[in-house]
Amino acid sequence: MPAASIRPLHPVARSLSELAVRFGLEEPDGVDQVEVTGVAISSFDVRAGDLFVGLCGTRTHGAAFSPQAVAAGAVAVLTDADGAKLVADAGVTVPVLVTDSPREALGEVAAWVYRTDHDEPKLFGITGTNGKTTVAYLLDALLTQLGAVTGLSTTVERRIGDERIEATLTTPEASELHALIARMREEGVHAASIEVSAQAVTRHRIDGLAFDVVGFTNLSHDHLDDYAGFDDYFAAKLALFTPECARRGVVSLDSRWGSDLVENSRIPVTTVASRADTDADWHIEVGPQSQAGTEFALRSPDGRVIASRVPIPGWFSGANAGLAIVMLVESGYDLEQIGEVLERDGGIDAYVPGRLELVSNGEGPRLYVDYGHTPDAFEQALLAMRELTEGRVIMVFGADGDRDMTKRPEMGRIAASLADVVIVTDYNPRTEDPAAIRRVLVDAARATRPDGELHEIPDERAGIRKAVELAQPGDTILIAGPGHETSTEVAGHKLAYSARDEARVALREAGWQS
Ligand SMILES: CC(=O)N[C@H]1[C@@H](OP(=O)(O)OP(=O)(O)OC[C@H]2O[C@@H](n3ccc(=O)[nH]c3=O)[C@H](O)[C@@H]2O)O[C@H](CO)[C@@H](O)[C@@H]1O[C@H](C)C(=O)N[C@@H](C)C(=O)N[C@H](CCC(=O)O)C(=O)O
Ligand SMILES: Nc1ncnc2c1ncn2[C@@H]1O[C@H](COP(=O)(O)OP(=O)(O)OP(=O)(O)O)[C@@H](O)[C@H]1O
Repeated sequence: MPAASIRPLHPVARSLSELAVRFGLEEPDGVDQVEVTGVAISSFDVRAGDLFVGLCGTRTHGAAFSPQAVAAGAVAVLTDADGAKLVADAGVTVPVLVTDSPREALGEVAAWVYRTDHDEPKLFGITGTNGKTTVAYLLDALLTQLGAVTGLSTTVERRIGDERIEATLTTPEASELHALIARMREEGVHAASIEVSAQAVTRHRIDGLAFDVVGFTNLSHDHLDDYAGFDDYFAAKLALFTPECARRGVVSLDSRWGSDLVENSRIPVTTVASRADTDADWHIEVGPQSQAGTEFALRSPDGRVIASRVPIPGWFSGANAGLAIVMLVESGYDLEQIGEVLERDGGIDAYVPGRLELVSNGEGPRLYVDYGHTPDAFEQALLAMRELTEGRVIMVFGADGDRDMTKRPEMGRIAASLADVVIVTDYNPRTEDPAAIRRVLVDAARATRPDGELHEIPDERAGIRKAVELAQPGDTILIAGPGHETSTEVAGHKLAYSARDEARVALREAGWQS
């Protein structure tokens, strides 16, 4: 059963009749006395007083669950014509509003019901193939360092001040997102950082929100199961850079898609680049990295420089930090003030769970757990590991099931070309045959380096133990894929599994840490 979403504690009711008028919907009988206090798209998430929105999904029509929704307290249903028939057939008697596309109406309706069409909190949206979660956490940390009460919505978690809520999707459905923001307003949140997936834009999950500043990290191979090709995938990201969604944008020119975004953006954008030869408004010079983090210097268009540190290795961490700072400046924060708090605190005070997270703490090999699951993320993480490692880089990885298969050969190729030892294991196969996934990765790795050291170890716990057994002090183990995750899905069943916990146990068993 899906987890219930977070809701405002003190919703102010809206009249259903007014809702119908506002959205140009025909008013059914019985609409007059009805008031709604919330919006739900899942029968499992309904609270008393909700408008239940019956969406036509990929597996079922939500309207078929209106009896359960009404039993849970829904006072009205909004759905399409097919849904209305399902509701009538089920003998449900609450008022039913009908619209052509309930999904397209959902965001604006939720914004109106929850009254989130106001300026507070300030909203930051981050999109791109890699780095969204990281930039969201960096923004959150910087805002906190600047004294703001913050909200966060990422793949890892939703957060309101100090309260943490489990996340399922990267970007919540519109009804959940507006409820979350309404609750943030109640809690006095000044600014919220929201990770925006391409799917969220395509599926109208961010409708009804007005971002103050949106940021673009990069675009590379991922999600080509959801999109017909790179152009379609890019178009989904581009749609965030429109006046309907956001006021201003900050675009990284580090991937080739950045300049296309600038050219096609319909909102004013500022550019940032970490290569000196790129013509951008802001430049980030990424300095030395250590296992504790990366130094960077950010130069503004008028030549002012902030030099600081981000506690994650890799050149891209410097690039992510620069992007986050420029987003803050674009939203109205003062660059000098940001520089002062960074000086005061010795850098960005962030902990980003499972993003090149150093799990080892002893004298033995270093072990990082990462969420990278794209060819580009593999390449960037491995290059960072190489730079930090005197000995061998041992990489443990798999590819998750029921997601873009076309990226797998490239992941195998990159792992074999940049790691000294490759351990192919299972990672979240979902409903796919894990052996078939491993086969593609192993074949690509073998074709790239026929004489390279490669182990195929289906069980992920055994794969981690093998890496620990092979490693010596001076070596680095990179476990790529699971990041912060605490479960894996095998043959459609969710099982508890944390790579970070397994790695700690394996290091302890090997005597490398207490
Ligand atoms: C393809 C896709 O986006 N699917 C999403 C969609 O599922 P669906 O269309 O299959 O829904 P369905 O099961 O047919 O149900 C239809 C409706 O009936 C309702 N229902 C269903 C059963 C029931 O008992 N009661 C009930 O009310 C459902 O809540 C839904 O509103 O609506 C569901 C409810 O919100 C989502 O959980 C589901 O996301 C699935 C899990 C998913 O994996 N989505 C991925 C593609 C995704 O969105 N990923 C992005 C990117 C991540 C990244 O960057 O890597 C993300 O933002 O997470
Ligand atoms: N700017 C970047 N460029 C390339 N790779 C990056 C960048 N930032 C992070 N990465 C790599 O991508 C991995 C995932 O980072 P992060 O979770 O921040 O991305 P994401 O866009 O949120 O991913 P997802 O959409 O899958 O949640 C990191 O662990 C790191 O290996």
